[in-house]
Amino acid sequence: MDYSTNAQAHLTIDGVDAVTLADTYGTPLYVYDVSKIRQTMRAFKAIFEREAVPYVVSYASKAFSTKAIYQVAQQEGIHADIVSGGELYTALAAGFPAAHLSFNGNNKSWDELTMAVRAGVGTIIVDNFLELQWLSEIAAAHQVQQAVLLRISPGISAHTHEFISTGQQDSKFGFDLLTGQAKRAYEIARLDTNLDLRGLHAHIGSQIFDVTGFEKNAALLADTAHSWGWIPAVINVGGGFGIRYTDDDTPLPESDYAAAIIATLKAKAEAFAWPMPEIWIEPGRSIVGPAGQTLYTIGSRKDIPNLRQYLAVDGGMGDNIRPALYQANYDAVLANDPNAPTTEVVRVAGKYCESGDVLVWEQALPKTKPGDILAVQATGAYGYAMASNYNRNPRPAVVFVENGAHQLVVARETYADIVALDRAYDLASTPE
Ligand SMILES: Cc1ncc(COP(=O)(O)O)c(C=O)c1O
Ligand SMILES: N[C@@H](CCCC[NH3+])C(=O)O
Repeated sequence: MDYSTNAQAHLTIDGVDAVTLADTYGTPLYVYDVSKIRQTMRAFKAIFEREAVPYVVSYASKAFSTKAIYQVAQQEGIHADIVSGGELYTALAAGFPAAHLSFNGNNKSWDELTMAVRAGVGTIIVDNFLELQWLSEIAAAHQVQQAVLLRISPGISAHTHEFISTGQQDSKFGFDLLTGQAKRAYEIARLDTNLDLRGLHAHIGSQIFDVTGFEKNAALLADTAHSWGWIPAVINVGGGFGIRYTDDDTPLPESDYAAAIIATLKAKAEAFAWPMPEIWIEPGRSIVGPAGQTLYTIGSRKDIPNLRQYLAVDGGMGDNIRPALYQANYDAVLANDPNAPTTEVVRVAGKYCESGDVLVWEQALPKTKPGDILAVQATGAYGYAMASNYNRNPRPAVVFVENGAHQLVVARETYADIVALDRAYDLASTPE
């Protein structure tokens, strides 16, 4: 792979020197190439426009939820999906239009549903019978008719890590189709005047490369509605489009996944003599993953002759839990000279007190020295979003880069931030 560099041979990100970014903002540092994010958002929209079908591209913001990304999504005219009160709060704080939000989740609380109804969240994707009842009561109390989709558990096993596969029957998400729960939910929702039942939703999993699962899912949702004698206004097939982390990953262009879904639903609409339903997709990873990278400063190393070389950096599982959680793999480059010939293979480890605290299992690199900057690629999805304060390490800052300019969009946490919510244990007030 050939990386963009400048006259100093430093890695550049959308025209900005990565080493300068590390010097300016410190490390670890998440850096996003905003031009790339916009390109992907536009590519998803373009395929629906070309096929002239009604659609909604809804960014699954769990992949990376910050005010700045909701602003970019809004500028690009796409919707956003949220899965918690916290994501809703962030989107609203960014000025994102509530009507363009959808709300997923298998255990939304009464308070979260109330917050969503009050804010005017466009669509709530109802996951279970308790939610169906609560939402009806909340909508009635607020005198609104809430637009909803029903999330179906489609019984489709996608080809991906079992922890990120969600479509199989044995899943906590959605109304089970095979045992008739989905149909019962449909019958309840369609008769409930507090709810405006608009369609069906199913999501089969994440980091999927092959179009057949998406085709099957789209077909199954259409067949299901048809078997109930219902013409849905919306078919939402979720997200899950795979991205390239390393050479082992061979994703299709995002337009191929969308094209396959569109073709499937066009054929179903024709066969059932339906008006074309609005097709919704919820890409998360594919929008922000490839556009993000994490910069680290290289520190100590440990060479175990005839076994392994460990190269440690100043971050780790607190800013990227994915290798520890899913055995996920990444590519890393030396930001000081990304195209230099490689001379050794190392395991890039973090600074956390866990043996499993690895960022890259096996990485070919040129000779490095302490203080050099390492750029781990494609960390834009589920990196910052899943970051923690484990070992009381502050979470890194996030910088957006676009056309040669850079801007801080999330400040680095400080030690004071970490202790800010702690309260001293007042022994004097402890009962005997
Ligand atoms: C309901 C739903 N929609 C969308 C997504 C986004 O998936 P991805 O980030 O793989 O595109 C997820 C996460 O897997 C999800 O659970
Ligand atoms: N967080 C996971 C994917 C789960 C997607 C959310 N339903 C990952 O990093 O791959």
